[in-house]
This record gives sequence, structure tokens and C-alpha cells, in this order.
Amino acid sequence: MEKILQINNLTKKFGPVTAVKDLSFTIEKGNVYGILGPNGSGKSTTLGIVLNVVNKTSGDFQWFDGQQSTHEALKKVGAIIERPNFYPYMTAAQNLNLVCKIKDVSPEKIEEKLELVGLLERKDSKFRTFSLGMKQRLAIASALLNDPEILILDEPTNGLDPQGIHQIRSIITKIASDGTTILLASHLLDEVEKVCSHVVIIRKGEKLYSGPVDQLNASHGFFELKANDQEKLKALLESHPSFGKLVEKGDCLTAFLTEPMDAETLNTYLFDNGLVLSQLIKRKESLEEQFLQLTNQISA
Ligand SMILES: Nc1ncnc2c1ncn2[C@@H]1O[C@H](COP(=O)(O)OP(=O)(O)OP(=O)(O)O)[C@@H](O)[C@H]1O
Repeated sequence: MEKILQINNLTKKFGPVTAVKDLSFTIEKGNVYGILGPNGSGKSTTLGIVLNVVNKTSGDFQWFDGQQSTHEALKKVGAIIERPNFYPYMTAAQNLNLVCKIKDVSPEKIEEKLELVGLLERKDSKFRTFSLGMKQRLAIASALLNDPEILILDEPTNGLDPQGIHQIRSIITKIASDGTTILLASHLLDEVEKVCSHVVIIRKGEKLYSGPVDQLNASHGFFELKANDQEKLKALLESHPSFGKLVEKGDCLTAFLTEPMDAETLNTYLFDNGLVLSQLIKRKESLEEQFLQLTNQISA
């Protein structure tokens, strides 16, 4: 797979605050990546570093094949890391024309990009008449004018109403389906789950997980069990190779699976070993539960 961005052991300190700590991950062409983490976890700082607006403390990063300077490479990157800002008294089309002049790209793509973000009909409306969602969509059109290899968005749906959020997410999905790689920062698990194929979860600048979003939810689940002889139940589960962690809460034992197993198989196994259950529930953590478990791993 073609690499778009490689980040190696990146660290950023602001005085005593370590905003990004030894962070490494790779962005490959054609995927939609989410950097997911609570407020203050270092998402914007990471984006700022790779976009050359924040100086790193240590580590390095490499755009594309690493043969070009960052300055040259960034010509193939479209990014929105601040609130969209255009001239209020100029129309959408006039603002994009100006962006084309500044970026030295042909204005021929203006209508195509306005159409993509659903603003073609409003191309002659002044920017100041736009809703926040429309402003954000215009910013996306602007970032796409030079057909970048990758589009970078920092909290793209912040402050929008549900309809505005839905529109932005659909546009991101459409841009991705046209082959543009996407990297977005978000504190919303739901957003990353809906829009992204891959996720890098960070907390306090440190990576907790990186990989496909669907594998984040690839846990085999757990059983909630009760039996008259809880000690015997525990012993049987401890000696069984399919179980990992066991958690006792009152008379209920939660047994986490390390490989797939259905409830019938467990029930038969325990019965054959002389144990009758009074409760047998199989559950799987929701993505949200797994995310919360991950982000609570390191104490605050
Ligand atoms: N210019 C700065 N000077 C000092 N500290 C900073 C600066 N920029 C960021 N920080 C600190 O670095 C840490 C990471 O901030 P950052 O904005 O990267 O997080 P974030 O995950 O993007 O959060 P948010 O979603 O709230 O923007 C925070 O503790 C923040 O206070």
C-alpha cells in the first residue's frame, strides 16, 4: 500500500505540558483515518506538526515517499484546521476564486467542488449569509480545489446542528469514495465509527490503539455467570484455555473470552464437569465500552 504519511516517535512539549508523546502511526492511501481522543489529548497539535504550523520537540514525520521537502509535499494536502474564514462581503464563488489565485491553481474546479459540497446553487450568495454548516462546506470545497491526495479536517462537525453534521459526514464519505485519503480529528466515537475505516486513539498525547475501526470491536465478548459453587466455577474457567480475565462482583462472575465460544458449549463443558449454572448471559462490549476501557487505561 502506498504511504501518504508516516509519523515516527513524535513528541511535542509546551513547557511542562507534553501534548504529544512518542506518537507513531502510518496513513495509507485510500483509507479514512480518525484521530480519536478526548479534549486536550493532542489531536490538533499532531495535525499542526505534520502541517508545519507547530514545531515538534522530537521524532519525525515523512510525507509521501519522503523524497520532497515538507513544503512541496504540503501542496498535495488539503487541510482545514481552523474555523472557516472567508471574506464576508464576497460570494462563495468569489472567495474560491481568490483561493485559486493564492494557491496558484486553475479556477476551473470551482463549480465541481461547490457541487460536491452542495453549494452550487448558493455560489453567488455572500459568505456572511451562510450558516455555520455552509461555511464549513465551503471550507471543504476550498481545500479540495487542487485535488489533494489527502484531506485533513480538525473536528469537522464541531458546533453544527444534526442536519449540518449529517451533511458534512456524507460529504466526507463521498470524497473518500472518490479515492481521496482522509485524516480527521474528532473527540466523538460515534463520528469516527460512522465515517472512518481506521482509527488512532490517543489520550494525553499517547497512542492507545491504532488499526481498523472494525477490529476495535473484534473482542470475543464475555459471559456473566452465577452458580451455587462459585469457587468451582472459577477453577473450571481458570483452567480453560478460552478464558482470560475473570472478574468477581458479588455472586456474579464475569469471564472474558480470548477466543470465540458460544453459550451452549460453555454450558455443556461446565455441566460435564459437575457444575450447574443458575445464570448464563453472553455479552459483547459495545464499541463505546471498549473505547472507554481503552481511554481509562492510563490514570488521569
Ligand atoms: N500553544 C500552546 N501552548 C501551550 N500549551 C498548548 C498549546 N497548544 C496546545 N497546548 C496543550 O497541549 C495539550 C494538547 O492540546 P491539543 O489542542 O493538541 O489537544 P486536542 O486533542 O486537539 O484537544 P481539543 O479537541 O480540545 O482541541 C493540551 O494540554 C493543551 O492545553
